Amino acid sequence: MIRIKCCGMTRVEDAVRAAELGADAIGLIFTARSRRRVDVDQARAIARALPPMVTTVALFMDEDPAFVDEVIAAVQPALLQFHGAERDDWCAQFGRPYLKAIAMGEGADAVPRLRAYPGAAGLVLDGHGLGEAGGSGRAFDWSLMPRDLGQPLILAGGLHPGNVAEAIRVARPWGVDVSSGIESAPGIKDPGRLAAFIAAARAADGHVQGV
Ligand SMILES: O=C(O)c1ccccc1NCC(=O)[C@H](O)[C@H](O)COP(=O)(O)O
Repeated sequence: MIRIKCCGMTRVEDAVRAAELGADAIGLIFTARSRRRVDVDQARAIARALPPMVTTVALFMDEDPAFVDEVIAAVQPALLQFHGAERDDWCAQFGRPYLKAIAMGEGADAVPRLRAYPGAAGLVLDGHGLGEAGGSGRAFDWSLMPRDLGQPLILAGGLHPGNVAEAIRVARPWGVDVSSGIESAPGIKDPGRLAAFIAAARAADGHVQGV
């Protein structure tokens, strides 16, 4: 079954709605490079409001380890996500499962970087360029999604209710990650787009699985 992560949550009500609609994971962004940044208090309020069995993901980009530790202590995220130039051993230092985002904006040239994170619980393949922030709304060539990497691959970048079905059909990802495609403004999730995205992803997954 496809896993759905809704990223860039800044409001308790949006995160709870996403969980009720069937999102598997909620992303909370801590980098100053994001227009969807939350502070520790906001993040803790969102994480505590979520029902059980919905994963809280804390997202960082080239951050000081002390700050990552501070967020872990306060928010208790089940998963970390690193979106910058962090290396695999650096990501592993926190003793928590982590996702590593890979910038796919350079197309096929980006593919070798997918093999540099054997310690990651999964990889987020995102549409932006190397060194750029996520949440760009940019898609990449979904046919570049490898099938034989041996790690869960999460498709991100430019997904929205109108293209997520085709993305799942072409890329066959383990999960999908969406941010701007379900928003009315940065960090503000639109209830209609959120519901439409989750319904479209679930329906497409059913077709791919043949159920
Ligand atoms: O979303 C951000 O503002 C952001 C900023 C800096 C680093 C990462 C960021 N988002 C990471 C995500 O997981 C997004 O969901 C992913 O980039 C997809 O975004 P979108 O293309 O808007 O769906």
